[in-house]
Amino acid sequence: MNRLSLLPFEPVPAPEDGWRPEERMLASWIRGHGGSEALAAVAAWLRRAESQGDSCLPLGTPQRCGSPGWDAAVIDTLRGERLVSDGAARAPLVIDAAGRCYWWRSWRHELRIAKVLGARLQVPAADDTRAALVERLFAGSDAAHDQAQRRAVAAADAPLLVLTGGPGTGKTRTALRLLLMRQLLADRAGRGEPLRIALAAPTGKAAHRLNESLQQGAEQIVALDPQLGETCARVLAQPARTVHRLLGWSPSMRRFRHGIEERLAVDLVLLDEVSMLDLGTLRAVCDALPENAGLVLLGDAEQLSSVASGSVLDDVVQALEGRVGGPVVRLDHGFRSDAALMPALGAARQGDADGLLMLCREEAALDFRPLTDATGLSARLDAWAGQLVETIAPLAAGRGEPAARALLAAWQRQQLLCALREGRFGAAAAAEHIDTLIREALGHPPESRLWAGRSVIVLRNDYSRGLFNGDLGVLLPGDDGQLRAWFAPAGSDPALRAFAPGDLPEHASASALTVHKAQGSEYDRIALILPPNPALALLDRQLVYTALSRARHGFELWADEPTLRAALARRSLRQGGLRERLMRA
Ligand SMILES: Nc1ncnc2c1ncn2[C@@H]1O[C@H](COP(=O)(O)OP(=O)(O)OP(=O)(O)O)[C@@H](O)[C@H]1O
Repeated sequence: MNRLSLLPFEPVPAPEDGWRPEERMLASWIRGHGGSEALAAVAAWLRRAESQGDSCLPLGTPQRCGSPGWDAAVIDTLRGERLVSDGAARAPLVIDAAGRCYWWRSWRHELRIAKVLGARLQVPAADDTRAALVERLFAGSDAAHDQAQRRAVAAADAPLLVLTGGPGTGKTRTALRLLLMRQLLADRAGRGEPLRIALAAPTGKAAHRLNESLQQGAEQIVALDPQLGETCARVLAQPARTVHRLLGWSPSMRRFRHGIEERLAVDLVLLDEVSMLDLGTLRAVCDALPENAGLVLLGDAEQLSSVASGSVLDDVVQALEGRVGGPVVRLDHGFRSDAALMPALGAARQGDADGLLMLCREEAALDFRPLTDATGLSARLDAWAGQLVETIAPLAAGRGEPAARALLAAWQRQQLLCALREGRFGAAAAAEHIDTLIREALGHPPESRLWAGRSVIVLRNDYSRGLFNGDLGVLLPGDDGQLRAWFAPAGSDPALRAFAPGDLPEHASASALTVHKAQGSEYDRIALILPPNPALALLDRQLVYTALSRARHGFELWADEPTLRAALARRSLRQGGLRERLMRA
């Protein structure tokens, strides 16, 4: 951006909290390049909308970011400006026929994704051999509830498949069978060589979990049908990676090595946890995907969308679910024996506050704990920390790997989640509160950050050490008495990984996490804090659903009833045109 041409910018009306520096800078740039004051205001609002996850700004009506909505005549005048196009020619801003304003890049992301996915909508015809293979792959399956899974596997060689479902509905189990089916179909067609399959997920932690689940699933299926051993080894030859790794992200050049010019050498890409993927990254996958390669998307479309812009899985599912012979398969039966939270997940998904509150009264696994102010929060945090001390204290005196393993497991038993990171009800303050109490109880000096028993979360990928954003670890001395940070095993080595605390990439306390940060992890029991403010737009049903979906056995809601009702009534839809473009595909 050319800083020399920045001009002062004071559009009216401004948001209540005033323009942020980056919004002001974009607006000034527009002014400096000959754009009108009105266009500068649109650019500033578009930046604000993007920071809330939208990929565009609909101009005709007021938006949740606070933008006012402009008259049709004003929008027409904006269309005529030199910095604006209708998308046919390159320009900094695009206003499409529906009056949505985009930055050129986001516009191209949507177009490209819609084109690549839209070209993959044919579904293969059923035949008897397929049916026999499906039967073989589903030996030992719970036949009363696996119809949707079978349907997905029968269509394994479709150019596009989208598997969506809540926790424990069998997405990974089905994905393994889908890979096997695809390989068996290729063998039947006389391919001879193994398929080149790339497995990836948005975060290192999610990739690690995918590997573990697929390996476990392979062991189970081979135990029943040993002849599948070789096929399993072939389809799982390459372990799952982060999407960035798969595409060859270069941090120094800030671009991917693979793209339209240098596509991936693969026959199939399977992406897990796609709800966490942002628009730009899915576009990068679409660019790098060879024309004849298949694409399988797995995830829970009801979960919170990526922290960056776009809600790609939700858009794809909403646009293509229900299309006859379409690529979306929804799995809705919870298979885990501890599926006690499934009805609550259903209530959260549908925004049914009465239903959820009733379940909280009736189900032992669910609890509603009224939370109306900071004093109430403090008391709750004291009690929560007290429970943690009981579990952690006996383990924090240990040393070496077995003790660290037990400590890691102990921290998985209960996890506090917060809607916000900052503020009195945010994760940072709650973690500080809890850590202070545990530290005191364990007899560590105040202010110490390096104490045995502490749980930490990694905030930045460190490829050289194999530590990734979201990885959870604990601090405990090794056999030599030196404090170490211990993390779950990676790859085929079953040992925990130990690092000197000073070698860790950026990290923070994990005693309380935001719901976003907890995505991809599961805990026995979860408590979710909703700040008592029904007007807070960030509190929505996807947030409550996502927090609930991270709990295996128990869930506590710390909230006041009006806030919970308001949150469940809100289904935040991110603004974008991908859904509509896919519906037309
Ligand atoms: N058809 C089936 N028959 C028997 N058990 C099944 C079936 N489908 C899934 N399961 C079992 O349910 C459990 C959850 O399956 P899986 O891990 O594949 O679900 P998931 O949707 O990937 O879960 P998450 O999103 O939590 O990772 C596993 O123990 C799996 O073996």
